Formats: sequence, C-alpha cells, structure tokens
Amino acid sequence: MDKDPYAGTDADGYAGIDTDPDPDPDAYQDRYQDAYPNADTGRIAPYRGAAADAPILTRHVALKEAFGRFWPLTKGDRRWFVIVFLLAILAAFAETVAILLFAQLTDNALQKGSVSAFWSPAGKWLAIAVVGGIVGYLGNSLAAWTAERFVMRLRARVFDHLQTLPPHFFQRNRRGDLVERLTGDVDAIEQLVVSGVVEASAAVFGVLFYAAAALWLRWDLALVTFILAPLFFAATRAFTGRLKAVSRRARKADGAITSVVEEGLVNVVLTQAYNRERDQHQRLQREARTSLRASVSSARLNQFYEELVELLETLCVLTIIGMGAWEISEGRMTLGQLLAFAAFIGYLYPPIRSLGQLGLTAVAATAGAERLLEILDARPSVTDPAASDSVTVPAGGRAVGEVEAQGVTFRYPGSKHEAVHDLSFTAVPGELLVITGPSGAGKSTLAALMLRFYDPDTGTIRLDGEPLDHLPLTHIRGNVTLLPQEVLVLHDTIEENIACGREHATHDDVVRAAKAADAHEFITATPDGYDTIIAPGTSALSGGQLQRVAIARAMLRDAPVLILDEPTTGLDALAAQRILAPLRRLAEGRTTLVITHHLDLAADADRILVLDDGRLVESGTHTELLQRSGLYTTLFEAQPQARNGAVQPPSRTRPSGSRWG
Ligand SMILES: Nc1ncnc2c1ncn2[C@@H]1O[C@H](COP(=O)(O)OP(=O)(O)OP(=O)(O)O)[C@@H](O)[C@H]1O
Repeated sequence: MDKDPYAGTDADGYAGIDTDPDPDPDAYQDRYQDAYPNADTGRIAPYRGAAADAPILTRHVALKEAFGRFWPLTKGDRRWFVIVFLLAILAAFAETVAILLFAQLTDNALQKGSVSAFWSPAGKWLAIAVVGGIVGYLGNSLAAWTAERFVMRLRARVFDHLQTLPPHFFQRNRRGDLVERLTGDVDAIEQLVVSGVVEASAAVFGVLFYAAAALWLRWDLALVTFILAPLFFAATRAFTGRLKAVSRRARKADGAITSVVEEGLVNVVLTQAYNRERDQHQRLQREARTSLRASVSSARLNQFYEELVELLETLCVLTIIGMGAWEISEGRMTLGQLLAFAAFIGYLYPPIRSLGQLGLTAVAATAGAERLLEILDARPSVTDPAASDSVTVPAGGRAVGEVEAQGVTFRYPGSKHEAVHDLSFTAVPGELLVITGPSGAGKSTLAALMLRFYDPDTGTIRLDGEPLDHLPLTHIRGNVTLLPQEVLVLHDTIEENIACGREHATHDDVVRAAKAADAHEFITATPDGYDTIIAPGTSALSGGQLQRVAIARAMLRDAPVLILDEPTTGLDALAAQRILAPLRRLAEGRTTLVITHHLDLAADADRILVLDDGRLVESGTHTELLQRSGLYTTLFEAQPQARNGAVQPPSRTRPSGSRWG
C-alpha cells in the first residue's frame, strides 16, 4: 500500500494529519466506481494512487472529523494557546470585577449622592480597565500570530501534497479551483481550528464568570434567566444545516471564479486572436452570478439568525427588568444590584451569542475542510519505495544510464484501453533510440513511465538493472531528464530558467550551457541579455529559441538518461534544423530516447522503435526499417522531405568527434 510520505511525520506539527482516512479497500473501490462507473475496477488495486487520477470527489465531512484531521497542525503552538486561554480568563475576570465596582458606585455614590464614596471604586475600576486593555491587546495579538502560523503550515502542507500528485490530477481538476482551495478554504479552516478554539474558549470563560457573578448576586433570578438560554442554542441548530449547504455552494462558486480568471489570463492571447472576449466575459458572469446567489443567501441566513437572537435577548432583558422591578418594590433588591445583575446578564449574552455564531462559522468551515481533504486524500500514484524494498543509492549519485523495459503494460486509471502493451527494449549510454508511431500509439506514456509518474500494471522498467520502484524518486528524476513537448518556462530571467537545471549553477555554467545549446547568441541579443524576463505563454522568445533554452537547461542538468518528447514539434523545418546540432551535442554520451513524429533524427538513431496502439510493431535502424516497407516506411514517406531525415543535415551541423559526426 502506498503511504503518504508525510504520514507519521513529526516535524512541524504534521504528525497526525491522517492522509489515509479510508483504510477500507471496499470503500475505496466504491468511491472509485462512483468516479468511473464504466471502469473495469476489478483490475485496479486499491491504494495504487487511482484516487489522484479521479476527479475530486465530494465527501461530506462531519465537524468532528474536520477538526480531528486539522487539529494536529497546531502542534508546536499549543503552549501559546494556553497563554491565550489564560489571558482570556484574566480579561473575563477583569470585566466581572469592573461590573461589581459599577454596582458599588451606583449604590454608594449615585444613590446616596456621596462624592467621597466615588473615588475608591472609581480608581479601582480605572486600574482594572488598564489591566483589561493590556490583557486584551496581548491576547488578541497572540491569537492572530498563532492563527497565521497555522494558515502558513496548512497551506504548505496542502501545497506539498499537491506536488506529489500525478499530472493526471491536474488535468482533471481546474487549476483556479485548486488555487482557491489553497487560499480561501485554508482561511476557512483556520476559522475553525485556531480562531474558533480561541474565541470559543474566551466565550466559555466569559459565560462562566458572568453566570457565576449573576448567581452570586441573585441565584434565583439568575436561574430564571438561564432557563431562556437553550433558546439561543435551538436557534443556532435550526440554521446550521442550511448554512452549511450555502457555504459549500459559495466555496465552490469562488473556486469556479478563480478558475475562469486564471484560465482567461493564461489564454489571453488566444482569446484576443479569436475575438472571444465576450465569451470569456459571459463565463465569468455566469460563475459570478452563482457566487452572488450563494453569498447573498449566506448573508441573509446570517442576518436572519442575528435578528432572531436579538429578539431573544430583548425577551430576556425584559424578563429581568420585570422581575427586578418586583424585587425592588418588595425591598429585596437595591437598584445597584439590579443594574449589576442586568449588566451581568447583558454581558452573558454576547459570549453565548458568539458561541452560537461560532457554531455557524465552524459549520461553514467544514465546507472548506471537505474541499481540502479532497486534495489531501488524493494519493500520489507513486511514492518512494518502502525501506525494505529500497535500493541504497548515494544521495545525488549519478547512474550509469542503462535503461531496460521488460514486458511493460500500462493502462491509465479509469481507462479501459491499454496505452502501452507488453513493451520491451533496452538502451545503453551513448545510444540514441528514436521512438515513433502514429498519434496515440503510447509514446508520451512511455516517457511518463520512464520518469515513474506512473508504475506499469505489469512488467518492469529498470535503471542500471534496478527496478524503478525500488529506487528513490529523487534518484530517478535526478538521472532521467525529460524535455517535454511543451517547454517549461518559469516566470523569471533567462539565466534562472537555465540555472534551474542544476542546484548552485554559476553564471559561467549557465553561459557554457547556453553556448553548447546555440542559445548564447540570441540571448545576448535580447535587451537585457541573460537578465531578460520570460514568462509562460507570453515569452519574448520564439518556439525554437525557447527549445534551445530548454536544451541549455538539460545540458546543465547533465543527467545520464535523456528523453526528448517531440523536440521539434511546433517548429518549422528550418527552426527544427537549428536545434538538431545542439540536440546532438546534448545526447552525446547519454542514453537518449527521442519520442517523435518528425523523423529529423531518424537517420542518426542507433535503433528506431515503432509503436502502434501501444505495441512495439517494428524495431531496427532507419535503413533496415525502410527495407521492410512496413509502418515505419509509411510514416517516413508521409513526412515532408525537409523533416524526414532523407534531407540529412549537412555534416557541418554535427559536432566534430560526435558519434554522428
Ligand atoms: N491522461 C490520460 N488518461 C487516459 N488516457 C490517456 C491519457 N493520456 C493518454 N491517454 C491515452 O493513452 C494512449 C497513448 O497516449 P500517448 O499520449 O502516450 O500517445 P502518443 O503516442 O504520445 O500520442 P501523440 O503522438 O499524439 O502525442 C492514447 O490512447 C491516449 O488516448
């Protein structure tokens, strides 16, 4: 069973965040079947990470579970909670003493008209007010600090987990919605776990003190008013369910808005080019209307609750005044006592009210908790091997680069169709394999398997003779470099975009790599040279230039195994020719797999593997395959001549001393 890498981790208060809440394999299978009603689940082993590949499933989470799952993140800060509690007790105590002093002032100074009786209680009251102010300030500052630390930790926790999830997860879940979960929902949980606990404890202490003081003043009157207290809780209960439903809708709508905005920004060029501004506007309006309806419903429910509670309060105060008037007329109570009693009861309501309100906040927060747990419960499709299976490799150790695939079969989770079927091949350092085949043949899937984004269903892929699932993921990914179809661009300088290939790369390393990738010339021609900022989607560089930046990055990375996924896709024939020389330099001495439709490098290949419908149908050199007149010949002849290797790049493009030179 795959284990979450953080499960059981003690550091930073991660311990106890249970990422394995659903240990019953049948329950898991049910959830999976819900997501993929047509899938042949008989073949899907529980806990193999399929959950990460399913669309996010909505699971209703009870308040207790939500609290229990996130409370462990407060570890390390709980001593501050205790201090906040103590300060809350002190604040409630100061308030109680102040009210008693007020009663004393009313009876001794006001009713008797005695100025001399004023000074002593007034001085004490002032001192208590100063202490109360300091205590309140310290308590609230400390509470805010602990709350923000919790938010920081929770966000990091969810973000770290997101980064372990497979590419599939991000295809199925909208990025904007995930962003919203990392921001809005994280804040909502903070309201439940930290602010909620702090406010609840302050309210509980308030209730205890004021109730005790009211009982001490007149226990019989106090009991009568307490009888009315359950009305507040009844009112809260009546609203809980409805508010939760509305909050869930609001959180979802916020996620949808962020998604539309995020997608709009990413695709802004396409939007303008296709005059789709109006459509984008309407998409946003649609989501905004849903959000508006949910927010207004939520505000209306909250307001209705507020008004109802105020009515209940008025009922209680009138009851006290009525009874107090009778008591005074009978001579059993002084005016000061009545005022103090009314004040205690008056002070009692806000904390009772805030407890009720907190109940609603907590319920609303569970909607956020549901959305975050949906991410945390998605399992990575692969994890590091268990210690017993793991092969010991030195940290940062360099592999030789021998690759072997043996009988590899793989089907994407939820798909009935095998993307790769019984595939076997080997490749050794210095060898160049071209993997080609029609669209959908399984070429990119092979790249994903080589990097262990997924594990094969059957068969094994080995690096230097060791099965990938026995090697640490960092070792695999440190030794297998992928140049994906789409160049990965960070919103940063060109220098940083190259330097991210290796830790601690110096400027000289970057320049050397850029020169080897034939990129130095155009980089220095840009206005800010290596400091020119490039951004995903709107880069100032052409496709071919970006490809050369990616090659420079890979040069710097210097991994023994190189996978080039359609390195010339999207480039015209001339631009493609321009990157062949740096690609050859990059491939030199490494185990290189070039996945491609375009057979620009075909004549260079030591071997060509031809895939069709996930199966290896032909294998051999360019010349051998052409003699067979099979699928390869068909694919080759379908290419424009400039791209099919028939027009060989002039030998000057080959580096001297190269195997291909
Ligand atoms: N994320 C996915 N989920 C389910 N099926 C997928 C997924 N990605 C690819 N497939 C399926 O797996 C098969 C192989 O896809 P793959 O992307 O590996 O093909 P390819 O040979 O690289 O295609 P192309 O040349 O068009 O890039 C296809 O049938 C495809 O529909």
